[in-house]
Amino acid sequence: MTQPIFMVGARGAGKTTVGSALAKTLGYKFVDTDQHLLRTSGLSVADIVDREGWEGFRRRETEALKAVCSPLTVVATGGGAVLAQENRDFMREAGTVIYLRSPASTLANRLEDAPQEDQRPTLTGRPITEEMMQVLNEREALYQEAAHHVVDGTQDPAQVVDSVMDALALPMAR
Ligand SMILES: Nc1ncnc2c1ncn2[C@@H]1O[C@H](COP(=O)(O)OP(=O)(O)O)[C@@H](O)[C@H]1O
Ligand SMILES: O=C(O)C1=C[C@@H](OP(=O)(O)O)[C@@H](O)[C@H](O)C1
Ligand SMILES: [Mg+2]
Repeated sequence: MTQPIFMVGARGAGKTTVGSALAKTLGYKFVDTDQHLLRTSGLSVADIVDREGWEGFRRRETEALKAVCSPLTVVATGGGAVLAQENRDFMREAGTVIYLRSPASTLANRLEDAPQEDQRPTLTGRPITEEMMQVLNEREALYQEAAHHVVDGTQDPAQVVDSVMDALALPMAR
């Protein structure tokens, strides 16, 4: 299998952390769409949202997703990449999509420990636990729709990598 592997899930799900470790395990390249945007434009997510609003960021994110897609690559997407039907269809057709799933409380704890404000300007203006509950309510069905495999993301990163490797060995779940 040489097709790219796309990591999807909410903020704090571990897409960047687990995706990078997974790439090492597989001997694949690793790319992150937000890091690609920073590298190619010099702008962080917060910079782009300040200048162009979320609409501008989402447009750039769709372009980034296509630009980084190549064989033998693990792609960490941003948490909102699944919002566009175009992105969900693109990922499902171009490769294998893994949803790293964790409850809102786990996500909120991780984000409180490492807020990375340049990377994660507020989505709702609400406190972080409420924000993550709202985000999962709005997006859970989209993560599920995009994913070929849903993987429990609550364990430590090395264990999550093992679970993804197990899932990749299975026939496409959906
Ligand atoms: N499986 C995990 N267990 C514990 N902490 C994790 C795990 N995955 C990620 N983290 C931590 O959570 C924070 C967000 O991880 P990150 O990989 O940036 O998530 P995402 O890219 O999905 O937003 C980081 O501080 C990271 O170290
Ligand atoms: O959930 C979201 O809408 C977003 C998640 C972020 O990526 P991570 O999921 O890697 O934090 C980043 O793309 C941007 O702040 C929007
Ligand atoms: Mg990330």
